[in-house]
Amino acid sequence: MNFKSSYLQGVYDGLEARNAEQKEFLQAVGEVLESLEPVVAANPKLEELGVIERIVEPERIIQFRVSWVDDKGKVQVNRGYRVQFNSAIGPYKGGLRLHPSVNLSVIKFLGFEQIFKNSLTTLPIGGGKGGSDFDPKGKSDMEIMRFCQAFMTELSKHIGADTDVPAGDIGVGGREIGYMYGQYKRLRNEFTGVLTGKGLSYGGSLARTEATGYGVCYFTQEMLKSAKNTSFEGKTVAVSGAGNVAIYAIQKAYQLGAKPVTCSDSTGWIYDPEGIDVDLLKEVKEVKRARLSEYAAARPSAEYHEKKNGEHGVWQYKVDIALPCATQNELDENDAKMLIDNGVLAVSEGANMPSTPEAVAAFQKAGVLFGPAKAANAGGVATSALEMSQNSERLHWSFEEVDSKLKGIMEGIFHACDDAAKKYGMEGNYVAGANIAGFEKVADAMIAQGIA
Ligand SMILES: NC(=O)C1=CN([C@@H]2O[C@H](COP(=O)(O)OP(=O)(O)OC[C@H]3O[C@@H](n4cnc5c(N)ncnc54)[C@H](OP(=O)(O)O)[C@@H]3O)[C@@H](O)[C@H]2O)C=CC1
Ligand SMILES: N=C(CCC(=O)O)C(=O)O
Repeated sequence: MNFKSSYLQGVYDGLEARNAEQKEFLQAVGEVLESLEPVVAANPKLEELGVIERIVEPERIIQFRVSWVDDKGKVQVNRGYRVQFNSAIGPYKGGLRLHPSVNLSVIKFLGFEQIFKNSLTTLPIGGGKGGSDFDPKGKSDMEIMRFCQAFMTELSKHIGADTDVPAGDIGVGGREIGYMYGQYKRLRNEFTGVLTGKGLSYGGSLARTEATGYGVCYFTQEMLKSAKNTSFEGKTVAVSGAGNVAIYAIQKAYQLGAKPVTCSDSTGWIYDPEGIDVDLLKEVKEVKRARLSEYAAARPSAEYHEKKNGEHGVWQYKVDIALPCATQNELDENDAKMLIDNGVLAVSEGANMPSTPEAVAAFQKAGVLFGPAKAANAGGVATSALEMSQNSERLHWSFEEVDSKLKGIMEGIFHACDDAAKKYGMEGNYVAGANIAGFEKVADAMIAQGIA
């Protein structure tokens, strides 16, 4: 990475030297620091008070062994993490990811992104993330439970409703949150809002399940309206992923008058020219926890394709809007060029860091509306914060009340990004706008709280 500012160059080079193997983390930091060039130039205090070198270093990293016994009686060992990145504006807040690809670099990139995402929501939540290299695929409910209990036995020593509030992410849904909550309560003998994404019978919030996917669409709708005076109505949409974010992005896209025609999992993808049958997708993915091939078997209009390296997958089709909702770096420069050549109008990131830097540059160069993850997918954590509010006041809001707040937050996030980009002469660059708008509140708090 090359910066105009010698200060930023020094900070980044030092970080790279200390974390050379953490490619995902360095990718996330590089994008943010690139956006902050004009902010650092205009605010010498940031260098004087070492704000940048402090914000790129986690306040705390917890790594721990997770031992559990599988259904065959065999002892299994996994690695657990919680990165408590930044608490300047609130308790650490961020998901838990269970996936074999989890390592410190992935958790640090997710935690770093979470700082600015959470700031953009305007709610009092800091940035954190955790998880484990445990693979939930093919595990029985009882194995999932035993892993979650073992994982929370350690994690419970480090979290709390006013300290650190985990939630779901890849591989962590309502089932896993429930098992973790039960273990936490057993160990700490307290009933609090220490986790979000809880079940409705024990403090969960209506609309949290839908929130991330709905929020991506609310953000995109506001971006389309403000920048192009258009909307989802009548548009064709490509979605990647087939999990929590993807399913509810598809559902909301339909509600806004669009036709989603693709989804994907780690085995393959679906192209359904008649539009994805979202109820069937929920049955296959949420109930049966099966592969997408089962969707195609039950849907004559659908094509199922095994995932092969180098293929464009869901990005090869002529669509107006693309919503990557699977995982990091899933959409590369070649995929971006395919979408651009097919006339894509807008891309919004439901997943965390799903587009490679080269793909982002290609979209921006081609004038495609681009909604970055930390802004577009903030609906999940925003609604988690609304769950925390409900827990604090021991009340339960209606779906409509939560959904209305969510829509307002997402529209507000778009305008914060738009305004910040314009303020620094980068109109239409919502990547820069999101990074700047998210950073400024956290930096103000860090300066006010002294060198800590
Ligand atoms: N849940 C939330 O509240 C939020 C999630 N996000 C982000 O959204 C994305 C999806 O998360 P979520 O929907 O919650 O997770 P889920 O576990 O519910 O779904 C993940 C989906 O992505 C697919 N996937 C995961 N890893 C890969 C991979 N390496 N290659 C191809 N496909 C993959 C999964 O397929 P398979 O089942 O085959 O593994 C599955 O279809 C992640 O980037 C997450 O960080 C962002 C904001 C909030
Ligand atoms: N996985 C999430 C949701 C985190 C949360 O709800 O605390 C994310 O924002 O990436």
